[in-house]
Amino acid sequence: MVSINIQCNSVTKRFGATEVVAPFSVTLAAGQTTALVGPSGCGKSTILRMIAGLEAPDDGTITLGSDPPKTVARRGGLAMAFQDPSLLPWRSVRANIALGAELARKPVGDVDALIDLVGLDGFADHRPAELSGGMRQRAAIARSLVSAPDVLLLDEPFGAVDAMTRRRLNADLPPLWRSRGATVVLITHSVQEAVLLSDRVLVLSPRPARIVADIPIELTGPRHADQFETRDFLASSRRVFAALEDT
Ligand SMILES: Nc1ncnc2c1ncn2[C@@H]1O[C@H](COP(=O)(O)OP(=O)(O)OP(=O)(O)O)[C@@H](O)[C@H]1O
Repeated sequence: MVSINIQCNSVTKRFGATEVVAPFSVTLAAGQTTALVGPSGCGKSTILRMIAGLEAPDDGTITLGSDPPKTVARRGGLAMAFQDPSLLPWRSVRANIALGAELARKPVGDVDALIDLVGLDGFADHRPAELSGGMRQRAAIARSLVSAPDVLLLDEPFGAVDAMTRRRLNADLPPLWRSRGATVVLITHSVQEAVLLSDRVLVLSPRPARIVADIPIELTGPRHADQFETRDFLASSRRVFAALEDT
């Protein structure tokens, strides 16, 4: 796999009379994890959907490496896990996860290892309707990882996951996507999670979204909940909170 960067050049988006994204320009470095935080409704998901090629900007361009998002998606280089996981109801958990690789036309690797990683062991043959919301979300996370994408887009992927599982996924998943060199964009409403998981946090203004703070996160030691009390972690969190309060 190759590490590719994400470039947004003066991207704008409006829905009818509502301006959702103001001219938005940023380059997200290859192999880095960037968190987008900002007030509800400010346009975070819209930005992510444009990076995914699911929504076209009104103006400006988005490139992943040197290609438009749709090209990268077509060659299987891009995967997403969204708030509302769309699993196929007639397929088992295992088959839904494998679909991530099938759609990307990549070899279906060790699906069972991913099922274990997201804590769904014992549920591989269940259908989505037999799972809780948090379990469906975890299946969607596994599906997004199975194709080993170059670009991984996560929109509140842990929102419905219980606190202990979320803590474990927060510890176990980033080493996996980092080791693969994936460029990750993560939306989260948790400042703690943004700081813990990311190399960089972008704080966005209320709609229309523009960047009000660009905060590099430099933590020493493993990214684990043990970090929550460290001085570096608290200093970074305070910077993010302060920027949010100013929006
Ligand atoms: N397809 C659409 N048609 C019309 N309006 C839309 C559409 N998608 C988003 N919007 C509007 O754009 C604005 C930004 O929505 P978006 O989902 O990007 O915000 P967000 O920052 O991700 O919000 P949240 O944090 O609450 O998930 C909202 O006012 C929303 O109503």
